[in-house]
Amino acid sequence: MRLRFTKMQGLGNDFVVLDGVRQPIALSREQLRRLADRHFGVGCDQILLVEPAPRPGVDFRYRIFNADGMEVEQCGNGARCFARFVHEKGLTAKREIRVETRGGVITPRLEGDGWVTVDMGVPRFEPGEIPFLAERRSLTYALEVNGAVREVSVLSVGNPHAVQIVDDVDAAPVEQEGPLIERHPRFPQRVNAGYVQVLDRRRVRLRVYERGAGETLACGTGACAAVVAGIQRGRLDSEVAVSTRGGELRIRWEGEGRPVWMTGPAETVFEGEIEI
Ligand SMILES: N[C@@H](CCC[C@H](N)C(=O)O)C(=O)O
Repeated sequence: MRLRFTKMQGLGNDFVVLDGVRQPIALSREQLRRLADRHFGVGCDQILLVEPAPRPGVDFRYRIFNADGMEVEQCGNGARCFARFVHEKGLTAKREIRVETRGGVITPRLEGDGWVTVDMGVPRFEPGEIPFLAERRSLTYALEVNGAVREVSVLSVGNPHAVQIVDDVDAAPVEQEGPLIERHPRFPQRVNAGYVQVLDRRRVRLRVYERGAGETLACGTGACAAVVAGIQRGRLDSEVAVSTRGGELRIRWEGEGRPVWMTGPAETVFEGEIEI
């Protein structure tokens, strides 16, 4: 089968984006993995499949597949690319778009400068909603990793995150412990492992070892989760600039029960076709 795709990126977190509105697309896990493979396919961290609205009240559905072929609930950098994609492809003229994901409805808005602001929904903290195995909700949890105990905030911003505050992200054991946290037995559906360094109350540095993709240059939901965790732990104000290896995101959160907002860039890199 010949497949047309658009390669996009948000802060270097890269995507193969597929138009499932004009033609139905169903790919096997094997085909998804091949598409994402950087040697044998196109190469990307996630594949985004844009589909027609499944019900009234939303404009589209967008599905997210990690590079390992697993379908997941949410993707922040992907949400900004999704918004640019549906505009560039002429699928909508709306600048504020309601889109259904597995992790809930989110609302990206195209800004005048080409950046995109996204209402990412309300963060959740109950262990069962993440899902995380714990007797009760807590501000932080002691997680045993490779014989050491790590203090983590655990929350869902549509998808699951375990966030540690570290002194220096460059020295954090992202490559060594990230995979162990991702598959830790207390996370039955695995987890994204974030490492955040607080520079001051309005600036942080962040690295994320993503579930199903490994460390990426940036993770949008990881940035939301890190800021929410930092605010809850009394270390951050409500508006924070998050610096990642791929660039900067702005995150805003006014507190429990309120949505988290993310603003950042999104870009088309090239169009292509592949036999899959
Ligand atoms: N890169 C994304 C997150 C993609 C999904 C994540 N790896 C998961 O498995 O939940 C982002 O920008 O949020």
